[in-house]
Amino acid sequence: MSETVVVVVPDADILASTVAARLVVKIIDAQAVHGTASVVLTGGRVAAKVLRSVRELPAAAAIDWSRVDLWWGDERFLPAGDPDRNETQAREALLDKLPLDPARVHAMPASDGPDGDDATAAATRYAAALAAAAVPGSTVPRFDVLMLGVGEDGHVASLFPGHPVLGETGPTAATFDSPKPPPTRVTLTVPTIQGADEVWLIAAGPDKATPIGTVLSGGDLPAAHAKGVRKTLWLLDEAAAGNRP
Ligand SMILES: O=C1O[C@H](COP(=O)(O)O)[C@@H](O)[C@H](O)[C@H]1O
Repeated sequence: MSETVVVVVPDADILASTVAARLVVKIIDAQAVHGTASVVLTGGRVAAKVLRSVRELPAAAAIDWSRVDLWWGDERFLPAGDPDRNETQAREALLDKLPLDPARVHAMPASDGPDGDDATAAATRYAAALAAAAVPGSTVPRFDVLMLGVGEDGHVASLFPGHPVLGETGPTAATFDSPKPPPTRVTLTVPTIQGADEVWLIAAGPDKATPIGTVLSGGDLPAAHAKGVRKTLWLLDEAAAGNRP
């Protein structure tokens, strides 16, 4: 039985530090159970703050970083190292400071990567990487926690309201004509997100209050489809939670 929990904290800084603390404990617990931990990272402003906060937590020393698999929920389809890539932001915020196993850092392809500027081929390549790590009976790996930011329009990953990518049923998809720049992206799909053990929706600031209020009142925005198998956790600051029922 899946549960939904809404946690509200005073502001964005406290949100980042509490999400970081949860993430560290989640990884430690997953490694205790499975030997490894599998985390899906998100992009956006609050995500970078969370990753920077992980660096400051003494408890992070209890993680064996060489046994953490990192995946991404979506990527802005730009050249490698572009500052707007979610991967670049995560590397600068945290990953470059950790003793990770490079083979376990599963960044989405860049637009100057093996598929060039073919975003559909890049999405297919990422689906193949997911399949290579898949648990039996699935096309994707076990995800202990899948983190998502929430856009002002209620988007999660690169799944935008009213966009055809929302209906994709494969594990990944290319998003074209994104209403938020850049226009071309690669994303996990709704069914893949819904396969994660826990989904955490993380948002801070008053610009997020309207979409979050809509979803928590039963409205149909992309964020409403982001649900974990065991748990869906909304992690909000007071400003983002301002319109919740
Ligand atoms: O473009 C994106 O935006 C969302 C939300 O970003 P934020 O800065 O408003 O928190 C993010 O979750 C997504 O991964 C990213 O590609």
